[in-house]
Amino acid sequence: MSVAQKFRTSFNNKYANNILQWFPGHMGKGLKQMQQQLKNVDCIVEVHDARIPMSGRNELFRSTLLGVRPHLLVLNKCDLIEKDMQPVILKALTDNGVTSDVLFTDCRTPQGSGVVDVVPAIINKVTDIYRYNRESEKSFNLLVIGVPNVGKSSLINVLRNYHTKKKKATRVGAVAGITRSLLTKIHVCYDPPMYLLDSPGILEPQVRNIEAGFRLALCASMQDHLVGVINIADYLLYWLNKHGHFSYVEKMGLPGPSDDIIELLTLSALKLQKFIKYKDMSKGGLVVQRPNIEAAAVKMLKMFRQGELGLFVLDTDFLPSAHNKPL
Ligand SMILES: Nc1nc2c(ncn2[C@@H]2O[C@H](COP(=O)(O)OP(=O)(O)OP(=O)(O)O)[C@@H](O)[C@H]2O)c(=O)[nH]1
Repeated sequence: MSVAQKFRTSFNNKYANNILQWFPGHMGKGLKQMQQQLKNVDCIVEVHDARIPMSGRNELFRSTLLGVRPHLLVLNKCDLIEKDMQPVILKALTDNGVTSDVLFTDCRTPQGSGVVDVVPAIINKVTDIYRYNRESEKSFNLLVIGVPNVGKSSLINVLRNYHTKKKKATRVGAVAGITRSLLTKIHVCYDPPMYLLDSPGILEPQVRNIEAGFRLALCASMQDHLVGVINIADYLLYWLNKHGHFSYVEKMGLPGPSDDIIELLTLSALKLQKFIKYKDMSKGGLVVQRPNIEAAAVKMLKMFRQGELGLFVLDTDFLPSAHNKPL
């Protein structure tokens, strides 16, 4: 396929400024609860989405929670990125002075990749440290933090299942914001005794840049209706075109690449035979139909989120230039 076509080189969207201020009340309350729990915590396990190793990581955590206790960064959903990107991400995080304590996990399956390494990595971090007021305690408490929908509850459930053979302890959902408050301790390992505290996903009150905000939305860390499925699909289209990934053309049943989201979704809706009926008052209330572009946008986002459009790290700007391939 020819890629000589001209595509946008920057992303502008009229809703861009609305996207960045989602901070429901339960998030502020959750952060306070976490700070109060810190004295009982031996290690902080920060879960984030491997597709966005930098975007959306909550700076508030750094100033309020991290630094006080040992910290492990778990980049979950690694099944949605190419395996050979893991060392590249790790090097970029290390070189940028973010952290070198990183594990990649896939929590979709009961014994998904990387899950078995989590407890040994934590033991390694907590056994030789001074535990402040917890020196006499035999058990370890771990606080799991992260932005919404990155798989915190899923990680707790697979760890618990793997190390204690007990079933699900905490709710999992495809929509951001399932966990609402700090839950009671969940036993995830017998030897040594280890407990995890689940926490609500917490976004920064103001995401620092538009692209980071849209990447969070694309990875479903914000609820779709707050940003709008067409706006999120528009960002996805911009990103795919910019990086020369055109699998969407065939998957969406299009004649060729496009940089116009409305045109793309209209063609796709026609192909899918998805229509919305409505009364047209300019035609005396006649019932007419139009292509259901929202349904086409939902389909496009679903394909991306399931890895059907390809396995991508969205934070290309953070990776070394060899992995950042704009046209
Ligand atoms: N592909 C993939 N999906 C995952 C993985 N882990 C979790 N998920 C899915 O991601 C969605 C969110 O998972 P949760 O465990 O509820 O995420 P959370 O961070 O606890 O979410 P909040 O409670 O909203 O903060 C669910 O649809 C999970 O099935 C993974 O490793 N790979």
